[in-house]
Amino acid sequence: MVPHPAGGVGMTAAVALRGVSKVYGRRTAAVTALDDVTLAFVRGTFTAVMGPSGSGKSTLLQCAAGLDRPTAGEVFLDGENLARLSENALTVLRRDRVGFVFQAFNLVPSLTAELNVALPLRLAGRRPRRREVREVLEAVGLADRGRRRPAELSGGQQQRVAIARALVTRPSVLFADEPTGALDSTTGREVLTLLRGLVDRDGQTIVMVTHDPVAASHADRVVFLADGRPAGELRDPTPRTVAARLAGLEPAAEPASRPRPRQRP
Ligand SMILES: Nc1ncnc2c1ncn2[C@@H]1O[C@H](COP(=O)(O)OP(=O)(O)OP(=O)(O)O)[C@@H](O)[C@H]1O
Repeated sequence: MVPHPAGGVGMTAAVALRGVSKVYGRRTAAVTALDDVTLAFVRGTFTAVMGPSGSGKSTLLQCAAGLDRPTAGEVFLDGENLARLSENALTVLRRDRVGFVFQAFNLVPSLTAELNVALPLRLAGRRPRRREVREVLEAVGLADRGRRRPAELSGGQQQRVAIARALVTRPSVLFADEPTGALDSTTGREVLTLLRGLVDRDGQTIVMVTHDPVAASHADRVVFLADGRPAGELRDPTPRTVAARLAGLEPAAEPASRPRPRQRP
């Protein structure tokens, strides 16, 4: 296990990044999406990642989840250095130890909720037990919707199915990239309450990218990024404290052009 960089007795990281950089493209076309990022996500906590557009949030998630390899630096998941894993081992780790939820629910339209949830187990070559699928659907409040297809569910319910599908392998970390981006504010809040409950009740570790200060306020901690680098963090965030901090990171808006004084005839 990797000690939390900030120290603290018994604080262990589910995921830790050490000196992680990610450069896309080459030479004159190179874009540095992450620049020497060292961060840890403590087990059993809910972290929101925020920052201006293009600050590297999604890239951070992709690298932390082993979906993409950093150009430099190391990522540890449950203390395991991902750089040391072969492509096959990394595929297995992604399948078994990492859950991912996106803004688009990405459910298979022809399959029922139960079958969508069972999919990661089938892909792992396992025969899913009905009970484990039911349990995870119950955990997201959809025990009675298992036989429905995605089109027969609301947007919030579809995102719950996607969350259940991400949880069915009992991953060490659930990564969520704008999970409420496609939902109205009431439904979004229900999904965030669900995520909060997974942390509080089951000790799930969650790392969520969001643009929304209200969504971020459900987390224990908000990590800010600017230009691919960590730009401070907030603990016990509120929508107001998050919005204020975020405003300080956004590029200054163009000054509004002043109205010209009227020419008198
Ligand atoms: N596959 C890629 N190829 C080239 N450049 C990329 C690629 N993916 C991301 N980038 C660039 O890397 C930088 C960081 O992108 P990233 O998507 O991580 O930012 P973000 O903070 O998630 O942005 P947003 O809030 O707009 O979704 C941006 O400048 C982006 O254009």
